[in-house]
Amino acid sequence: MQMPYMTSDPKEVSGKSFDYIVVGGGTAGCSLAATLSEKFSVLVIERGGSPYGDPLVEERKYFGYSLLKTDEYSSVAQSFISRDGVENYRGRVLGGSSAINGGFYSRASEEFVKKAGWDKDLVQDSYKWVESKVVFMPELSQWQSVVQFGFLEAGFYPYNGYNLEHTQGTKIGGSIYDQRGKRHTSADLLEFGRPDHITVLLYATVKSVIFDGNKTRAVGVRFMKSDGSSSKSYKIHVEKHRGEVILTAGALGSPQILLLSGIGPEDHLNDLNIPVVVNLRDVGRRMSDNPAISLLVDRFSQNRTLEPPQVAAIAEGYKYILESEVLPTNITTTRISIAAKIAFPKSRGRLKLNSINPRENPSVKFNYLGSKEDLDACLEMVLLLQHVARSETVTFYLGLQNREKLLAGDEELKSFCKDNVRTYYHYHGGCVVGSVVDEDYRVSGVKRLRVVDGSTFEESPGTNPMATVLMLGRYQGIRILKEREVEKEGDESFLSPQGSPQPQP
Ligand SMILES: Cc1cc2nc3c(=O)[nH]c(=O)nc-3n(C[C@H](O)[C@H](O)[C@H](O)COP(=O)(O)OP(=O)(O)OC[C@H]3O[C@@H](n4cnc5c(N)ncnc54)[C@H](O)[C@@H]3O)c2cc1C
Repeated sequence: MQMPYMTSDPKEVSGKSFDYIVVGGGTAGCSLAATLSEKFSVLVIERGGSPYGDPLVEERKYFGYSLLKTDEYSSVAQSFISRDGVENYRGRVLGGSSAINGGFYSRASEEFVKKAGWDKDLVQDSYKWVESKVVFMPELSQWQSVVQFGFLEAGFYPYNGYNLEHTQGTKIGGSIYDQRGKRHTSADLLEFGRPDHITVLLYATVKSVIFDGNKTRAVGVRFMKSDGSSSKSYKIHVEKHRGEVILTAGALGSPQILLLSGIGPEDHLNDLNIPVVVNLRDVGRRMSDNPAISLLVDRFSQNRTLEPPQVAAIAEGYKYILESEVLPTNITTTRISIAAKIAFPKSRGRLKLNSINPRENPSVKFNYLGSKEDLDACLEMVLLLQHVARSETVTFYLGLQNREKLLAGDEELKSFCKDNVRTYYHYHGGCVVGSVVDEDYRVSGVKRLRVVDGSTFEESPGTNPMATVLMLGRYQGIRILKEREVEKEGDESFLSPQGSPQPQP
């Protein structure tokens, strides 16, 4: 297997044109680029560097370290605090958030696939393609076995064993860490396309999309060096006849780039003096994140082996997902958390630009627990979490004799939820299908521009989203290849081999 050509020198790509420019070499971006490369030339532009050789990304023994120390413009994890006051992260490296996440892999339910209107068989094939390359059966650690029994004791039945499907009960999920503890990010998928058709430009931050003179068609992108060492702007174009720009910059990055390009609500663009290309009200709207509660179940900081989640409990009706991790609190200490998220929250928020600097985080508010349904769901979720934390298996293993008082009354639970709400990092939306992009993931009102990533989800797939985002890159890539086949056949049936028109039926 061969990795594609990678460079951080803009001069190496300037003046060239590509069939596809994929903006953001993240979870969806790499599987999409690998797929398109089977037939076409692809440039991936990624604001971060390579994940290869970085122990914080690659080694399970350092799981969570990349979130401990972040900086504004260069760390592989970029932190942000939503306007709700909740701390959150986004990947800034080839592989995107699959390079900093928990690596837990679980497919979406059949209902979710049906609701999305996707072709069931192609979804299955796309999941399998991803799984054959970067998904592994984890070897359960001692703690994960304990918490698995805790879930069962708390009533999360049936036991489904190792299972990639999203089914009610307790299961062991897939992992992008292999048995030797090495993480396989989405960047590994680039090897499985045609690496000789892919160029990866690293440390390049896209500022905006370039349009043709009539502002009806995307023709390329403007970017700058990510280190901010110069304000010089570079341009790169897509192939003239059929080339496309595809944004895969994630739930914060893709709406941000559309807004910076003049596609978004007119009033917001006017506030920042950005010339309006398409007045598209929903860009940055319908942002959502799954409210989560995390209980630290060991009494004191310890120095355990770090553990990403391997086991999940999925509540009746798919309402909540529970998982557990051993997290670093600093370089030498750990805590064990058992956490749960509301799978389908009702509250929605909004993303806006803070400035016209593409290196800066946009501002986002998710309105966690803003709706009554979400707050009520949180009360039930905390009760479930307490059952697990107080199960015989968990308390015995952790040597907890003096059980703490149960939180029970509605008021007590409500304030606990409000004070302790946090994230599972599964935020999504901002370029939702049916409002910003159509069913083919094309941006409304302009040609040759698509968005394919977590920003297109109105709802996260209930379970952990990475599997479905990886699948989506492959799925949409295959659909685009098929579209191009049909276009080509159309051209050929109209033109004879010499290029003269064929008689029409
Ligand atoms: C800490 C954490 C833990 C998580 N744990 C899990 C888990 O265990 N299981 C699970 O299923 N999900 C998990 N998730 C969620 C999951 O990882 C994300 O939902 C998913 O990876 C998002 O994929 P994406 O393609 O939409 O965006 P990303 O993977 O974030 O990709 C976006 C890419 O675009 C690049 N980019 C952004 N802006 C620009 C720009 N202007 N120019 C150039 N490049 C740009 C970024 O650097 C990034 O590489 C976790 C997420 C986080 C943050």
